[in-house]
Amino acid sequence: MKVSLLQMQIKLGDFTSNQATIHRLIEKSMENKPDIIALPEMWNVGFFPRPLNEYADPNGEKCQSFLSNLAKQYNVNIVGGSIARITDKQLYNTNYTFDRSGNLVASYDKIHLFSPAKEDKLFTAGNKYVVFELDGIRCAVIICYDLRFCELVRSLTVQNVDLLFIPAAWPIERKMHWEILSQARAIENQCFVAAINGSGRFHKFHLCGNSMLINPWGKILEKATEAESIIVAELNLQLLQEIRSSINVFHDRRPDLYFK
Ligand SMILES: O=C(O)CCC(=O)C(=O)O
Repeated sequence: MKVSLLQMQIKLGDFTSNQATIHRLIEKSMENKPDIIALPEMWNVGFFPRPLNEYADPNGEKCQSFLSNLAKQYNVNIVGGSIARITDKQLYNTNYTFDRSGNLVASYDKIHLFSPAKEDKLFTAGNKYVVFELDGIRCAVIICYDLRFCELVRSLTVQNVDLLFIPAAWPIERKMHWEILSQARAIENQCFVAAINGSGRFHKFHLCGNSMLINPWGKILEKATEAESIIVAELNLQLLQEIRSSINVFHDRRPDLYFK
C-alpha cells in the first residue's frame, strides 16, 4: 500500500488555480504509482476568503465531480482533504473520499470547529464519523483541530482502523503540537497516520507544512518541509498485527472505568 500526500500551496478564494495545482501535483505524484493520494484541509478556497458563503461550493458538487474524475482518470483512491461546502445556507468543512473507480466512499463534516479562529461561528459542525475501506484497508478521516480530541480518534479506531488521514491547515506557531499529537495518535491507536497539511500563508495564518506519514510504532516514515511538496511511503501493513499482538492495548483497555 503506497500513500502519497500532496502538500499543496492553496490560493485564497481561487478554486480554479487550486484545481490546477492539484492536477500538476497528481501528475507528478503518479511517477511513484501511489494507491492512495491525500489532500489538505480547505483546498478549494483556503482558510477563509470572505464572504465565505460566496466562495463555498454549493452542495460540494463541483469538488465531488473534480475529485471523482481525477480518481477515475488516474485509477487512484483520493482522500479529498476538505472543502468549504454550502448547503441550505449552512457552511460545512467537508471531506469527500473517492475510490479508484470514482465512487464516493465517504463523506465527513469536521466535528470539532476551531473556536480560536471563530470557525464555530461560521460553520455548522458535523455530528457523525465514518470508517471506510480503500483497497481493502480500513480507513478513517478527521480534520485538523479534531486531532486534539483523542476520544474521537479512539471512537474510530475501536472499529479496527488501520490508516487514519488527518487533512489540516495547521499553523507554524503550533508545529510542535502537530508533530507530537500526530505521532501520539499513531502510537496510542496502533495505526498508520497520514497527516497532510497545506503550505503557505492566508491573512495572518502561516501554515507549517510538515506533512507526515507515520507508522503504528510512531516512527515518521516521511516528512515534508514547509514548502509545497509531495511525500510518499510504502506502508508495511504486516506491522499492524506485530505491534497489536506484542502490546495489545485494545484488549487491555478498561472502557468500563472511563468517563463516569
Ligand atoms: O488545533 C490547532 O492548533 C489548529 C487547528 C486549526 O487550525 C483548524 O482546525 O483549522
